[in-house]
Amino acid sequence: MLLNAAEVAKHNTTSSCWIVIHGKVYDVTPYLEQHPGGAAILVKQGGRDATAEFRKVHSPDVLENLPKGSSRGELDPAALASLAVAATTTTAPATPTTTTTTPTLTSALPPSPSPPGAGPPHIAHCVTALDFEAAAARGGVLSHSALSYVSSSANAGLSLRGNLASWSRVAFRPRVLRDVHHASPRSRILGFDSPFPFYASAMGQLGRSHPGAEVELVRGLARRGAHGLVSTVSTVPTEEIAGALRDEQRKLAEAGTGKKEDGQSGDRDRDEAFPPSQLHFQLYVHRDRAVTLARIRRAKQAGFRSLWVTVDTPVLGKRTSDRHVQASEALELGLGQAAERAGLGHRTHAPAGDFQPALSWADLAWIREAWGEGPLVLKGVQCAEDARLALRHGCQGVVLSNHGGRQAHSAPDALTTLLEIRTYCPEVLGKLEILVDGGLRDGADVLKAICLGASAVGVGRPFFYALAAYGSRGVERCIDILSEELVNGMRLLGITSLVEAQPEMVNASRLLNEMWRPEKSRL
Ligand code: HEM
Ligand SMILES: Cc1cc2nc3c(=O)[nH]c(=O)nc-3n(C[C@H](O)[C@H](O)[C@H](O)COP(=O)(O)O)c2cc1C
Repeated sequence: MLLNAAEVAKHNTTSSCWIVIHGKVYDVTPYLEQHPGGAAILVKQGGRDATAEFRKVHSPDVLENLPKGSSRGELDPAALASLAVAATTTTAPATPTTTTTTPTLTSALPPSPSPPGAGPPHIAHCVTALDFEAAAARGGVLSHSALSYVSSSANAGLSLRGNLASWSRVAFRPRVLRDVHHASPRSRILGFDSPFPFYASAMGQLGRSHPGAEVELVRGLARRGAHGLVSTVSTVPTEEIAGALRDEQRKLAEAGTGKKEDGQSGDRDRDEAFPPSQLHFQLYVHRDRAVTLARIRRAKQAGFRSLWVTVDTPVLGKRTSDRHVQASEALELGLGQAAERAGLGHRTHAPAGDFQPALSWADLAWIREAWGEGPLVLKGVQCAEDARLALRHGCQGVVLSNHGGRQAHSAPDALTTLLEIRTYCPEVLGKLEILVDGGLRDGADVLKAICLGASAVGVGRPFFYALAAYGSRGVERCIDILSEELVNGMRLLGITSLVEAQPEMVNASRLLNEMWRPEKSRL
């Protein structure tokens, strides 16, 4: 059925809410209370074309969550312009929030001479990974709700603070008088060459960072040969993300690149061709097994190298600042009850099904079977016992991670978990690839994890901010900053290859002192 603009525009309240997405009209009234992003954000789009806002957050697949019979027909194409929605507000709500920004570490980005809304400062001002956060927070680059989404941490923020602080609690023990003229951070991640032992970790909804979303991120990664972990809840369909990598790699091959554009530091290694980027797929296990199997099949067909099952998310953590935003949005629309429910994590109880609270070790068998050949990794392991179980269940790797401090309250940071593994189940080292993530903001710190037995470190938020402020150029610059710090750190530590990074090159006593110890030997 073809609907006209006047008909659609009438449905803009909680009792009748229609929205237009990609030219199709949906009646979302029965879905309002179930929407994990809150009712208010949908009511705001009521009677309008919500395509642009929808695309920032969701891939088209998400529409399958709507109850059957939600479609009301198609919008007369001539009516589209009249239903266009004003861009998301960038102003902060009156409610105080805990949105901004990274605690304990700060950027030294100079104060912006430009007024708010004038865009980020020149990219040259970004000289540490932290600077991207300051750049994206400035000049109206990100909406208030997007800033809240990326900086959000669980509960009172202790896990995120712990992550950020943990890196400073391990010190180096540098060796001197060694020839460190040529240092190479070349490494391998799950059997694939990588120019350096860090990768872009999974982040959902990158459309909230940049209109090009995951495609733009992947272009930046490809130009530096960096690995990336692609989220189940990406904005762009899985196949398009894999296609973007292939396109960019083709362009690089045609241009005869695969090299860094500049050899700023004069390092031989920076001028050499780098290995191609590889993409890995992060899996959220949906309650409906058929949905999960379809996700795995698509990732496999699209050529993703390995499957990383996120296991720290049986339910969504308490994302405090997101709740503030949702409550404010609902209040703006006079939806008092929805606002109160948002504060209590209404969406956590939504039957969206994206997280499977009953996921167990036994499920790894069918996940492995569906994935077939190729590494299977558990993302979100937080103690030595579970690392040992991962090995027993045939996994090739684990990511020691607390989801960037967004899930459990007072969760252990990855370095402490790594020390736990070294202490209580060292037999897994060498059999299980150990990756770590959370709070890494300095490339030199990557070395601490490598010395302690990790093979690579995942980096999250800095890439979201870099993408928001500068698109794929920001991604490249963020990689360059981290790798320059890493190579510099290697030389100052007295090593020229990562094989030389050994436990005795770091002092981790402070973390070891506080590491968990069994009351009786149970491990
Ligand atoms: C009408 C069809 C829609 C459906 C079926 C839908 C479904 C969902 C689902 C399943 C989630 C959970 C996380 C995920 O899977 O990504 C979610 C979260 C969310 N949605 Fe929607 N959504 C719809 C429309 C929209 C629109 C139009 C907007 C924006 C204007 C929006 C904004 C959000 C936000 C902000 C979140 C929360 C993300 C987070 O903080 O984790 N959604 N939605
Ligand atoms: C905005 C954002 C979205 C994220 N989305 C996902 C996701 O979809 N799947 C997942 O397994 N982890 C997700 N994570 C966790 C990251 O993969 C990673 O574990 C974490 O961000 C590392 O911490 P860092 O941001 O301090 O570097 C997300 C993190 C952020 C900040």
